[in-house]
Amino acid sequence: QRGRGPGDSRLAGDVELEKGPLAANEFESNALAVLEDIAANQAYRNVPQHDGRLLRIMTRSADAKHVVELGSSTGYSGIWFGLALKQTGGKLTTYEIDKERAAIARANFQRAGVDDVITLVEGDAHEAVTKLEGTIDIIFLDADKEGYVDYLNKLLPKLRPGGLVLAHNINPRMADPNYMTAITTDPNLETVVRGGMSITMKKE
Ligand SMILES: C[S@@+](CC[C@H](N)C(=O)[O-])C[C@H]1O[C@@H](n2cnc3c(N)ncnc32)[C@H](O)[C@@H]1O
Repeated sequence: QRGRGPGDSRLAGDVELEKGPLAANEFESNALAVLEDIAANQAYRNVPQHDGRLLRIMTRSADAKHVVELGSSTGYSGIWFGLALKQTGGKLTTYEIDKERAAIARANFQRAGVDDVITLVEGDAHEAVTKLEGTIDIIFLDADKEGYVDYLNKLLPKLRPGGLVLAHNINPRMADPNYMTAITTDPNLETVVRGGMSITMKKE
């Protein structure tokens, strides 16, 4: 029963079974230390560690070549994507409207050693994403919650078949009902919600 109950969307009991990430080499050890430092000293609405690890797992196992993130903040989730993309040979395009956080994120990508696979675009992502070219493997929505539908409409046509749209803060208090309708009523989308994150696959 630990950590579980009606309305508990965090699946805390499952998270309790996890152990911390293990570094397989010096590069990973350095990146994990940067992630810890961000969580301790530069936190701004970053995803919890277990979500960051899940993003990495999905990116690597999908062999993703292009991930698009809305909302870089201080670069925490971006580094988790970066760890996977270093191995897939892919890249991350991440968007941040706040100048200060964008600068912190860029510095963090550099000290984690993943800056070569990440492009941070500063400004309003609603406008900027329309300029994106090429196919996307994974979209991660973690910026303005009321903007999720607009991001979905603009980016879904660029998502490859089998690609994923992941959205953060999907819980009864924060989820935009219009976004929930969009991802649960389209027969070409398969969606589950787990631990506050929606996972949507584009079928064709
Ligand atoms: C929840 S935080 C992102 C956390 C980040 N994904 C992480 O886990 O490290 C949301 C970020 O989205 C940014 N944001 C909000 N509206 C935006 C917009 N229209 N365009 C770009 N960024 C935006 C905010 O400034 C904020 O830093």
